[in-house]
Amino acid sequence: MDTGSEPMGTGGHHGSGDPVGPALLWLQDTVMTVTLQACKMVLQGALLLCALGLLLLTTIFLYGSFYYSYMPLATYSSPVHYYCNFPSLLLPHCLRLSPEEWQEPGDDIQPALSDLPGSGDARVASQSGMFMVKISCYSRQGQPVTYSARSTMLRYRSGLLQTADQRQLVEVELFSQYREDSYAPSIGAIIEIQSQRVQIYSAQLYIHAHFTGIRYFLYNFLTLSAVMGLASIFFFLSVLLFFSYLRLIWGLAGMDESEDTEHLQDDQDDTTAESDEVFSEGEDTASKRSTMRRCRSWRTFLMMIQWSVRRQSSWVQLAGHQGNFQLSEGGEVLKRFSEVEAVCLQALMVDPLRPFVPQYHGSVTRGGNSYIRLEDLLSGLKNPVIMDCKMGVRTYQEEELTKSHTKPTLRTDMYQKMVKVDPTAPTVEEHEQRGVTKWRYLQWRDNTSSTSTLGFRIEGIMMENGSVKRDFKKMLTPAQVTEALLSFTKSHLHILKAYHSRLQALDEALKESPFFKSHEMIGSSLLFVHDWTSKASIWMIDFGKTIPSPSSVQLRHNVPWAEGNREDGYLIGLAALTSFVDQAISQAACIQEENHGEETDSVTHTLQEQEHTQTKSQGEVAQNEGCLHSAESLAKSQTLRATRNAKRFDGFQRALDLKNIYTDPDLVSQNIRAILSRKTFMDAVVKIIEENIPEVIL
Ligand SMILES: O=P(O)(O)O[C@H]1[C@H](O)[C@@H](OP(=O)(O)O)[C@H](OP(=O)(O)O)[C@@H](OP(=O)(O)O)[C@H]1O
Ligand SMILES: Nc1ncnc2c1ncn2[C@@H]1O[C@H](COP(=O)(O)OP(=O)(O)O)[C@@H](O)[C@H]1O
Repeated sequence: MDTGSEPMGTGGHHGSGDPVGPALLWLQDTVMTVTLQACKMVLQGALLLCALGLLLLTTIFLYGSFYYSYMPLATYSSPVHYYCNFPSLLLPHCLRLSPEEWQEPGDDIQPALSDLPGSGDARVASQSGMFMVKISCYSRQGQPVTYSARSTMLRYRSGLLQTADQRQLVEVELFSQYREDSYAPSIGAIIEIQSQRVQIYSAQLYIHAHFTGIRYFLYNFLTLSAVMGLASIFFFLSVLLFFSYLRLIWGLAGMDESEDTEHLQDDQDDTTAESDEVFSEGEDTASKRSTMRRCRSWRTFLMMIQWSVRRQSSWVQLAGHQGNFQLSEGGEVLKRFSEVEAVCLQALMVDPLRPFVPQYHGSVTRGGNSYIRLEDLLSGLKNPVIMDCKMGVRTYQEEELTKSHTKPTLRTDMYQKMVKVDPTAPTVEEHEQRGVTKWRYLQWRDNTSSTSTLGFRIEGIMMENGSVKRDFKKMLTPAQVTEALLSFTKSHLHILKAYHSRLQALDEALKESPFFKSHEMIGSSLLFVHDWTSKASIWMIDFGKTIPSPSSVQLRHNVPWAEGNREDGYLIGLAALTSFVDQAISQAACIQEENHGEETDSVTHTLQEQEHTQTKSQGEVAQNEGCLHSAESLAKSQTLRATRNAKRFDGFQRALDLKNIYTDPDLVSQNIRAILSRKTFMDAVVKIIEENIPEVIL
């Protein structure tokens, strides 16, 4: 689509024709943008690091908990309490172990008994010979579960080693492999030393686990399994977090299976060709559908990521009914369907106004609601700056007025909105009813804003940092509008100029437009859009209350409205807006010129300046003079008002207090910014004081 927009920054030559000013402004912008970006990135980086750190800690905690709950002790030892079965000297030793300690289900264990037979001399050792050690495991009910008996013997020690320690440690493996029956687990065991000669000082029972499966892996490859375990938990949590994030930012709830199907149906036209190519003749419709759905899911997923990135960077609904919009794929927005608007958009697609209207792609149904598909005017812009201006001298249709007379419906919500802005606005009767008709509210809105007088009003502005300002409800005066335009464009001449020529082009297109001639444009807006790297453009949006005018009425759009004439005053608003942009251009040029002048003052000599002035072309000189005049007269009138402010003149001391004059609440409320550091303002102050308050000696 031909955007018809004006490229910004026309070679860096602006009002003054000197490239230094714009270059400095550009540099200032770039530095500011880069700083903002850097801050944003640092903040995002810090947040990301925090999230990653938290994720890592959670991962470690989860893995640790899993490891310590899933992995039993590899070796367990328990003291053996024994007693002598006199006179046979059989020494059965009893020990009690809880089933859990005894073993983990499913793993083999290997109980072994270590004895410390305290054979004080070699004679005992040589006489004891081979002896048996028997273990009998019993269940909770005292029933024998299993038993095992193993033979062992003490090593021989020479009688010559009289002074040496005669103790021996004997290790006996009682079970080479023991598998627990989970229905009758062993809870204890009796161990018998079947010998009359062995003397025992103490005994210890060791249970060694033989791990299998995951436990084997976890135990034998500790580092590898830890790395793998941590990585998989981390991945799983990240995916979970990612989907939660996606769901959070554009409510995936709406994108359920039914929507997918609807989407499939909506796009049937586009997909038929695709389907024909992808599927063979023989495949039945059901399988085609399911395969298409699968493909669509993946496409939807990729789209979701794309929208997420796009949405974060730009899209915003500045005005209008909240919840009316949804983002869609391929640089589109979906706006809640309105028959009136759809018909207008359809007609506008073949009208000379087409380059000023977002592309209309028909309608679509999502989650049971119908939407019109519109080109996303913010698509592709980086940190866009946007302004919504509602056009026309009235925002209500004549039918609304008729309705308020014939069958008035009171609106509490509108009464509340009214009271919020101005508690004195409703009449006594309206206060009593706690309601106003829609016409009354809309008319009040038009009268309290610049709509009735200037033919347009600013609804909202979003700056490049995402901050949104919507409190223009009481903006009435031309000075306020110009101030808003300057702040919206940050006094950038190239942007203001681009807007100016776009407005002029729109004016031309409106003159040619059959649609415009035959339609009453109520509540329609101009959306101003620019960013610092791309283009500045203006778009016509919102045709929800744009209706064909009766054939008997020939609309002119530039005359005031009177009941029955159907005039909307669209061109009044457009002309006013164009002239305010023009004024803003002049002021921005002056500011730029002054800034440039101040810089020059501080760096170069007056002679150099004169020389520089002489080399300027006639036209530039004339423009600068005009600029100085307008700035001077502006400064003069503003400071005159400021200095006449009695509270600043001290008659006794014969002095004028100009301290904090820039932030003086009286002046600020009148939209006067007396910047005394500016040469023109200071000159004006001196002149005004000389002329008007001669008693003040500076
Ligand atoms: O801007 P505020 O003061 O909030 O008032 C709004 C706007 O005038 C809306 O017009 P637009 O859509 O042109 O922005 C209008 O919608 P209509 O289009 O229905 O007239 C709303 O009426 P309700 O929707 O009835 O509340 C009204 O409450
Ligand atoms: N095509 C579009 N592209 C981008 N943003 C849009 C588009 N249409 C509308 N908007 C945004 O939505 C806001 C409200 O649009 P509008 O059509 O006036 O809605 P409503 O009919 O609810 O008043 C606009 O101020 C603008 O921020």
